[in-house]
Parts: sequence; structure tokens; C-alpha cells
Amino acid sequence: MSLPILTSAPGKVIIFGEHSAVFNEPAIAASVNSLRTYLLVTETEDSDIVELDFPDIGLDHKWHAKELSQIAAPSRIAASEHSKNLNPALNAALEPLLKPLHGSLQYHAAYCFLYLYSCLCGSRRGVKFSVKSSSPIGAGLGSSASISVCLALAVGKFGGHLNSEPEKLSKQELDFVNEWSFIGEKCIHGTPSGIDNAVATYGNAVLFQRQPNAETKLEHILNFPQIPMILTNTKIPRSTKVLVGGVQDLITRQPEIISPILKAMGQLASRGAKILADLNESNLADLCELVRINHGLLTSIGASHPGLEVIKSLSDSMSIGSTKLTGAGGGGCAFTILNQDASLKDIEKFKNTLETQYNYQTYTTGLGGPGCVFLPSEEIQQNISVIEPLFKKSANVSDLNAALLPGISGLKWVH
Ligand SMILES: Nc1ncnc2c1ncn2[C@@H]1O[C@H](COP(=O)(O)OP(=O)(O)OP(=O)(O)O)[C@@H](O)[C@H]1O
Ligand SMILES: C[C@@](O)(CCO)CC(=O)[O-]
Ligand SMILES: [Mg+2]
Repeated sequence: MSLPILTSAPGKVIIFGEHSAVFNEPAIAASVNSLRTYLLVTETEDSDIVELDFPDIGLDHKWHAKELSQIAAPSRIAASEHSKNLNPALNAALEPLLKPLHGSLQYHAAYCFLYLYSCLCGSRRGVKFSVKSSSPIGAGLGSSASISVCLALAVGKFGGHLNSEPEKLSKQELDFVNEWSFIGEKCIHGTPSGIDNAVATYGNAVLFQRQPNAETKLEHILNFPQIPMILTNTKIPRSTKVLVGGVQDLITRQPEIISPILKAMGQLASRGAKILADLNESNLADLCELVRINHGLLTSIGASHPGLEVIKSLSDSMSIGSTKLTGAGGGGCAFTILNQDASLKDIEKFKNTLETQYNYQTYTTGLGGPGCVFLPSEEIQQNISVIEPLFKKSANVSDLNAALLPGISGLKWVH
């Protein structure tokens, strides 16, 4: 496909089943349309380079054709065959190119990019990838999956793998994006379950279960109910890779204790799915009960953090609703499902306390909505003077969403 290319994918909230999802238990996640990542792919003047400009994490890096020519990428089939473990020969070839990058944020984002680019774009050069996100990064809201999905869709298009129907992404194309973004997620956090990239690809909400043979069972929930909730970001940094590794270590040390806990989390997700299919005034309290239990179990496996417990204890002491961490935990975000009788005054007080006393950020956001989307080249070209400045470091998040948000911005995104 010709340049420019613009893609976008949403963040997500896991309602039930984070961590246990990695161990083949069912889990439920919903997309969050207002927290999206956007990727713009443009031609560079220098036809010899591939450039990454990811200002959200302070990454601006160029690779020259000579360095990139060291990589002998596996074919698509070979890479998919390595869906349990990333291709070791390709990993070894990428290592020298990744060496100059600092810290895990930059390293993992660049690793994800280079892996997908090598597999899907072969020897194409003279191109720049710019990423901006309206979602907090590393906060449990699926930022890694949304960037992986944006990259899989963009490099899939640029590499000529996704060009069947210009007016709609077909089921096969979405499956391709899901498959490759899963590989991208592996670069970022080692052993993902695949739930985050699935919901960022297909949108809406999913009941997801990884199978022992590494296949996945995916049920799309199209009319996800609007659950009355406040989402709170503690802004405490953490890494999904480290947290998932911690649970793996714990299960190795205490298998008889941890396995039943993970199974119970799976039961919570299955029960939760039944309630969510017909959420009403009479069963909201049952949903809240499951939320409280799921948070307690996540705490017992070491996925909480004192900063998350602040949100839980405030919601408990104000009797305003039920709180559960979401995503990998260890910091990042929690949501609070509001009780039916929570007053507007108390809701404001709850948010205000978290923001002013703890410097947390609260969001009141709808769940569900579109998954990955792209903007046709002509539409980008017509709006390029508005689009390009949004990818600068100084651009602010509200301008990004105001100009680009699918369903709000007026741009003709293809779903
Ligand atoms: N806008 C972005 N620009 C560059 N890199 C990003 C961006 N968003 C995410 N990333 C990459 O994703 C990594 C964060 O992934 P991580 O899985 O730890 O957190 P998360 O996806 O936000 O939370 P969770 O997995 O719990 O939902 C960062 O280290 C970075 O490499
Ligand atoms: C912690 C985890 O269950 C959810 C992260 O959003 C990891 C995964 O499922 O890939
Ligand atoms: Mg992630």
C-alpha cells in the first residue's frame, strides 16, 4: 500500500480474569474508545532509513539500510510456527539493532516494531513510524496491545498483506492483525494470554479463553452494557512483563495453593459473563460481589499495590461501590463499579479525594466501541496539515482525540 498510512486501536479494561487468563482460564475485557493509540506512517526524505518517532516514551531512532540488511526475516509461516516462542534466529539478529536503546519502555516498543517490520515488510526503507497515544502507558489499560495492533495493521498494509477490501477490514484481515499483534505483545511482555490484543483488534468486548494448545476461544460481546464506573489511574509505574513473571514464580513455588485461586478467577469470569449478558438493577449487586472477590484473589497472588488499596479502601469506607484493579496491577489502574444509590455528591467527593490528596487521575468513560481502524491515504492527504502536528511531542492528548477519535472526529475511518 502507498504512504501515508494512519492506523488506530483502543485500550481496554479487563473486567474479570487478568493473570488467570495467562493460565487458560476465561476472562472478560472491553475496549475503551476514548483511550486510543494512533500510528502515522510517512515517507522520509532519506530513502535509506527506517525511523521510529515515539515521543510518548522519548524514543526517536533511525536505523540505516546497512544495519537492517543484517536481518534475514523468517517468512510469515515460520514466524507463526514460533507462536509459542519468538523465532530465536530473528531475535539474535535484532539484538545488535536494539542495543543502543535505553530502558525497558524504549527497548520493548522498538523490539515489537522491528520484529513485525522484519517479518512483514522485508526490505522496504525510506519510512517513518510516528506513534501517539491518548491512553496512559504501562497503566493496565492495554497500551502495549494497542501499539502492537496499530503496528500489525500498518505493517500488514505497507507490506501488501492487507489490501482486499478498501471500504472494510474483512474477518481474515482482522484475524491477521490479531495474530501478528499477539506476536508483538510477546516482544513486549513475554507470555501474554492474547486477550488485550484481541479486544484491541476486534473492539467491543470479548469473553476470551486461551486453550492448552495455544489456540484461543473468543466470544464477541457486541452490546456490552454501560456499567456505572469510575476508572482511576494511580500513575504508579509497573511492567506487565514483571508482574506476569511474578505470578509464574509464585505458581512454581506454591502450585497447590495458587492453581485453585486461578481456577476461582476463571469461575468469576464465567459467572460475570452471565450477569453482564443481562445486567439490570436486580443483579448489579451480584456483579459487585464478584468484583470484590476478584480483587481479593488478585491481591493474594501479589498483583495489588498499596496505592491501589487506597482506591479500594476509600470506595469501601464511603460505601460508594466495589473496586478491583484492572490489567496486570502492581500500580496502574483500578475501576470502581458504583452502587445504585451512590449520590452524585459522594461520587464527586470520591474523585476529588483521589485527585487532590493522591494526585491520581480519574476517568468516567464508556466501554465498548470500535477496534482497530485505518484511514485511507486520500483522506490522510486531505487532512495532513491537521494530522502531522498531532504526532509531535508537544501535541496534547485532548487535541489528538478531538481531531482523530473514531466516531467523534468526522474523519472517514475504515473499520
Ligand atoms: N504510545 C506508546 N508509545 C511507545 N511505546 C508504547 C506506547 N504505548 C505502549 N508502549 C509500549 O508498551 C509498553 C507498556 O506495556 P505494558 O504491557 O507493560 O503496559 P500496558 O499494556 O499499558 O498495561 P496492561 O498490559 O496491564 O494492560 C511500554 O513499555 C512501551 O514499550
Ligand atoms: C496480566 C494479564 O492477564 C493482563 C494484562 O492486561 C496479562 C495477559 O493476559 O496477557
Ligand atoms: Mg500490556
